[in-house]
This record gives sequence, C-alpha cells and structure tokens, in this order.
Amino acid sequence: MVIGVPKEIKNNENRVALTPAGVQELVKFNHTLYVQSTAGIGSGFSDDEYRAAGAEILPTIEDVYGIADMIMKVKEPIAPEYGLIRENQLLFTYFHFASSRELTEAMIERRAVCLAYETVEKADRSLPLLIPMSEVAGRMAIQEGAKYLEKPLKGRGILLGGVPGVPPAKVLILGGGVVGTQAAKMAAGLGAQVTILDVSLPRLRYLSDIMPANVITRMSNDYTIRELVKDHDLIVGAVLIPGAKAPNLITRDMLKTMRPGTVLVDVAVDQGGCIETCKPTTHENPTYIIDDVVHYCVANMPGAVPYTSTQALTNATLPYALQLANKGWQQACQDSAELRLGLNVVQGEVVYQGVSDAFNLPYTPLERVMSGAYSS
Ligand SMILES: NC(=O)C1=CN([C@@H]2O[C@H](COP(=O)(O)OP(=O)(O)OC[C@H]3O[C@@H](n4cnc5c(N)ncnc54)[C@H](O)[C@@H]3O)[C@@H](O)[C@H]2O)C=CC1
Ligand SMILES: CC(=O)C(=O)O
Ligand SMILES: [Mg+2]
Repeated sequence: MVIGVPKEIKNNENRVALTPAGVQELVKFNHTLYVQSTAGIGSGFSDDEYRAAGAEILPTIEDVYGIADMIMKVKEPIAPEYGLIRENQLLFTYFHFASSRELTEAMIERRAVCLAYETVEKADRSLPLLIPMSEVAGRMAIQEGAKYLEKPLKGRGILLGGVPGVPPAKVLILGGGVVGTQAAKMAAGLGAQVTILDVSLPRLRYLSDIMPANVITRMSNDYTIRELVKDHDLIVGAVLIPGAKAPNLITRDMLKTMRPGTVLVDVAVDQGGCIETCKPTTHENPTYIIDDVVHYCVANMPGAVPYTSTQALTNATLPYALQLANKGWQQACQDSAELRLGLNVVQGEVVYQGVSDAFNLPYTPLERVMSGAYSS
C-alpha cells in the first residue's frame, strides 16, 4: 500500500504520525512510504532519518495527499486540508467528530474512509489508540494546572504540595479513567490533596486500592460536584463517553461559587468538554478567564511534548497500521472488531452512532458500507 505521512499543521502540533522505526516496519512489509519534508522535525526526527528507514521525502502536503492510499496523521484534518482529501482515501488519525459538525460534514462531503484512533476499541472496552495520549495528557494536566495556579498567571497563588506547616492545594478530578488516573498519580506525588470522581463503582474501588492515602474517591453526581468545586484549587475534566459529546458536569452557574483563581483544565475538550464554559484553546493562547476562574482547554495537549508523545503514539498505532496496510481497510475491518469500531464516516455515510447522535445526522449501519462477513 502507498502510505503518506503529512506534516501536522494545527497550532503547535509538533507530533508526527510515524517515527523512523515505524516507517522501517511498514517498509519491511513492502509498503511504500512517503513522508512530507520536515514532518518529523518537531519530534526530533530529520528527513535523513526517514530516508534511511526507507521512506521517500516529498516537498509539499499536496504531494503527500495526492499520492497516498492511506494517510496517517495525528490530529483531525483542519480546513486547509479538507480539499486535499480524495474519495475512498483511508484516513487513519484522531478525529473527535462529536465535537465538530464542520469536520463531520466536510468528511461526509469528501467521501473518504475515516478510521478514528479514539474509537478503536478492544473487547474489554479499552481504547488502545487513545490510551497513550491520555497518559500524556493526564500527566500534563497537573504540570499545566500547577503552573496556572501561580499568581502571575492569574491563579490563586497556591503551591500544589504546600510546605511544612501550610496545607497543600486541593485537586478535583472528574473521571477516573486513563487521564484521571495519571493526573491523580502526578498530583498525589507532588503532595496535593486529591479527590477523584467517577460514575463507575468498580473503577472507584480499583482506584481506592491502588492510590496513595492522599487520594480519595467519590461517586460522581451533580450534588457532590456542586459541593466540591467550592473549595478545590485545581479541577481536571477527564470524563469520556466514547465517540460521544462529553456531558457538562460543571455548569456556568457553578463558576461563581468557586474561589477566585481556581484553575480548570478540561482535558475532555476534544470531545466537546465537560465544563459548560469550555471552548478549545491552543498552546499559543492556552487560557482565558471567566468569573475569575482560569480555563485551560488545549485540545492537543500532547503536541507540546512531542519527543514523548510521537514515540508513545507510534508504539500503539503501528500494529493497527500494519493490519490496514497489509489487508486493505475492508478486509482488515472484517477481520478485526477492534478496527471496525474505529470506522466513523465511510464514503459519505456516518457509521458511528455517537457521531450521528451528536448532530442528528442519519446513521448507516456498517454492514451497508462493508462487503463480506465479519470473522471476529
Ligand atoms: N486535550 C487533549 O489533548 C487530550 C484529550 N483527551 C481526552 O480526555 C478524555 C478522557 O480520556 P480517557 O481518560 O482516556 O477516557 P477513559 O475512558 O479512560 O476514562 C473516562 C472515565 O470517565 C468516567 N465517566 C463517564 N461519565 C462520567 C461522569 N458523569 N462523572 C464522572 N466520571 C465519568 C468513566 O467511567 C471513565 O472512567 C477524552 O475525551 C479524551 O479524548 C485524551 C488525550 C489528549
Ligand atoms: C487524543 C488527542 O486528542 C490528542 O492526542 O491530541
Ligand atoms: Mg485532543
């Protein structure tokens, strides 16, 4: 298969979809790899390293989209890329469709095959291609939150860990999945007093078992959230309903009850956010303030630590990319229920229920766009 890796063009997105090691693996299976010039530079990989791994370097993004059967990316395509996407071209990347009607309609119009990293799902309901970036974003949420709690950055001016004789900051984490767990570990390690909320009792039991004593768990509901937001310094939004718009757990009216300088980091922003006042921001301009509450809502947090994130992402995506390249998307999705769940928009049809629900668009069962029987 001919595989193209364009350079990411989203603000401060320094990741790239494949490392040279990933390229070499695909080339070993006789696939043809085209990488856009300087695509890897932000992650520390030069064009020469990609050449040495067996890729050909193309000068422009148009060249890459023009030649490839499968495009491997990191972030969802943005407006300047829409026109480059061809009918039946396979796009393997994050899409987060439920947070953008514009993107969904553009991909329907382009009639491409959109296989979304974030909805590839294993039988145990885990999301193998979201996990590595959630690990990064969860850890980063505390780093960023700690920074914006500083007074010059408009925060309350409190040190997460406190000091002897002075209490630590209080950190509230909404959602105890991958992001929430990693955030809790980091915040606890710095000495903060941490509360994790989730709707799943088994998950709360697990977290309660593995977390240190400065982390407590609570059932998530509106009543408890309303109480807790009043005296927590850093609040991390980390809920997910796969493929769907995130529920608004923190509503606009709650902001007035928070202390001035409280910091909200809504990691769930890429699925529309779990804080009503959340709107996507960029690494260039990460925060804004409403009612004296600092909002950090960067939709591509891992893009700021590309040396870590690019390797973590390729480690996870490569086995799936190999299946798609070796078999073609139709056969690979017939053989793998995990990959099949990644299909969101196929040749003009919305085939993922959460996306059709988000925008009231017609839902087409996958069987209608795929030929042949499923083998798993
Ligand atoms: N902004 C960014 O750069 C990044 C954002 N993300 C996003 O972070 C979000 C979380 O991802 P993961 O932790 O991997 O998901 P996950 O599926 O591992 O965890 C989500 C958790 O939310 C819980 N939950 C659902 N409804 C809830 C409610 N009403 N109250 C409390 N908890 C609730 C679930 O039980 C689950 O434990 C996703 O939207 C993901 O796309 C992930 C990576 C980077
Ligand atoms: C998961 C995601 O949205 C990201 O890594 O940017
Ligand atoms: Mg994101």
